[in-house]
Amino acid sequence: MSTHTSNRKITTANIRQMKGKGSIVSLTAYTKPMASFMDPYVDLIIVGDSTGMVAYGFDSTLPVTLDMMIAHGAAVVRGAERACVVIDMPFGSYQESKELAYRNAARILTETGAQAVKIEGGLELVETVEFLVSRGIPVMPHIGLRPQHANALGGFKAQGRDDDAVGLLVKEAQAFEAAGAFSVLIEGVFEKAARRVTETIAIPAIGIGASPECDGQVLVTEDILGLFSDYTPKFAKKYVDLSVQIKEVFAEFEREVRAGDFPSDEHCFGLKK
Ligand SMILES: Nc1nc(=O)c2c([nH]1)NC[C@@H]1CN(c3ccc(C(=O)N[C@@H](CCC(=O)O)C(=O)O)cc3)CN21
Ligand SMILES: CC(C)C(=O)C(=O)O
Ligand SMILES: [Mg+2]
Repeated sequence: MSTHTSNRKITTANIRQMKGKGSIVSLTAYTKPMASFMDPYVDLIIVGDSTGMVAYGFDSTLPVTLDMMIAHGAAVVRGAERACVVIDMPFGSYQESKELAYRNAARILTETGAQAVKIEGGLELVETVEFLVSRGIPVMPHIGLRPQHANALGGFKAQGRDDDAVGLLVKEAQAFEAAGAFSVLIEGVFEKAARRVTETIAIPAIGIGASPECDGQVLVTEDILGLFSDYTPKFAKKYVDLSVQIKEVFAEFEREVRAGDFPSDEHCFGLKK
C-alpha cells in the first residue's frame, strides 16, 4: 500500500512531504469509474491531456480544450476519495501570460474540485508558477519531453541526452522549486538527467519514462491496461491486454443477439416471477 497510510484526502502538501519516503505512485484517469478503481492504490491521479490521444483519437494533445479538461477533471474528482488530483492545463490556456494562466487555473480548480494544475514548460514559465502558487494554486511543472511542444521538439523524443541538456533540466527544476512548485513531473529523459534532477531538488520528481531514479512513477492507465495501441512509448509497460477480453465480450453479445439467446427470462420484465 501507499507510503501515505491515513484514509484522509492526500493534499499537495502531503505529496511534497513524501520526498525521500519511498516511491510515490501515480496513474492517469479521465473518468469517474477508472479513478475510483485506482483510488486505493495511488497517491496521485493526473487528469492528463493525453486523453486527447487516448480517448478522442487526436494525433497530438494540442486540440484538447479547457472545457474538455474541466469535464474529465470533475468526473475524476468524483471518483477520487483519497488520492490527490492534479489536472493538466491544455495547450494555449497558460502560455500567453501569467494572468491568463491564473484565470484558467482558477476555473479548473473551482469547477472540478481538484487540488492542483500541471503545466508543461521551462524557464519561460517560472514567473507563471510563482504567480499561481503565491495566489493559492498549487502547480506541478512538467519538464523534459513536453508533448504540447512536439511541433518545436520534433516529435515525441527523449530529452536530456548530453551534459548541456541535463544542466538545463536541473536549472529548470531548481527554478520551479524556488517558485513554489510542490513537485515536478519529468517525462522521457535519460537516466542521468532524472538522477541529477531528483537529487538536486527537495520536492518530489515524478517520472514517466524517466528511469527508477525519480521519487515516483506515473504511467498512462490505458497503456498499462492494453486499452490504447495506436503506438506504445518505450516506457509504457502493458500489464494486461484488456482489449482481448473486451472484444471477446462484444463477439459473444453479437452471437447471443443474432441467435435469439439474449435476452433470456432473467433479463426481461416478463410475466414470470
Ligand atoms: N497513450 C499515451 N501514453 C503516453 O505515455 C502519452 C500519450 N499517450 N500522449 C501524450 C504523451 C506522448 N507520449 C509519448 C508518445 C510516444 C513516445 C515514443 O514513441 N517515443 C519513442 C521514441 C523516442 C525518441 O525518438 O527518442 C520511443 O521509443 O519511446 C514517447 C512519448 C507520452 N504521452
Ligand atoms: C505525463 C502524463 C501524466 C501527462 O501529462 C498526460 O497524461 O497527459
Ligand atoms: Mg499531459
